[in-house]
Amino acid sequence: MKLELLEIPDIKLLYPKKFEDERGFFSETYNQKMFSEIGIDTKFVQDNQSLSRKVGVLRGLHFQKAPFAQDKLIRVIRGSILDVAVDIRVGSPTFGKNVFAEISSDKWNQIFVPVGFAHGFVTLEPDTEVHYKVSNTYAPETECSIRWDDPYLDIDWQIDPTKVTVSEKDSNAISFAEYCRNPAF
Ligand SMILES: Cc1cn([C@H]2C[C@H](O)[C@@H](COP(=O)(O)OP(=O)(O)O[C@H]3O[C@@H](C)C(=O)[C@@H](O)[C@H]3O)O2)c(=O)[nH]c1=O
Repeated sequence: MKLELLEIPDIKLLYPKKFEDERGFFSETYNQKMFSEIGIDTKFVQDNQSLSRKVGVLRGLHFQKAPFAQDKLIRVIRGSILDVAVDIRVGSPTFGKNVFAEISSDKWNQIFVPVGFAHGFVTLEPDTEVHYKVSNTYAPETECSIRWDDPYLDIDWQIDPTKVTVSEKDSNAISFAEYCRNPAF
């Protein structure tokens, strides 16, 4: 498995090996020992999958607060996304900064986003299916969404902002300034 660190090195890009033959391919998409060797000792307890039908479906920026904060390991089964992680750890030298990466079924890559980051993605292809592992179970009372188009965060989603589709929850998300008044990390 190849490892690539992004500008914020806590965010890791992983490329699991893919063995292709005339039948198709085989790949270990998660292997606890291999992940541990590259410093990811997370115990994952839940797997999630979502389908987004259109290009420009934007989900985020999400996180759960303690005691249900989550590490996430995200991959794409079909299609492609631009995946974004925002550092929301007060006191971190990269507080408020974001990193992004294209994750796709063609690239066969994964992104690891630990506790302390708000996470989101936008679909780059129709019928994109995202699969991710999380280290804590869903706890809606601890869920929080920060605005994807927050002017302070100034995220380059690489898509026409008038063409995105967001959930009602995400269109009512809090601003980053509001998060800063009552931070979770
Ligand atoms: C996240 C989640 C949602 N749900 C339910 C609640 C709701 O009725 C329905 C859809 O939920 P949402 O609108 O929150 O789904 P979505 O907007 O896809 O939320 C996801 O976005 C990405 C960016 C993340 O990082 C994830 O952790 C998660 O927050 O699914 C669960 O049952 N378990 C879960 O773990």
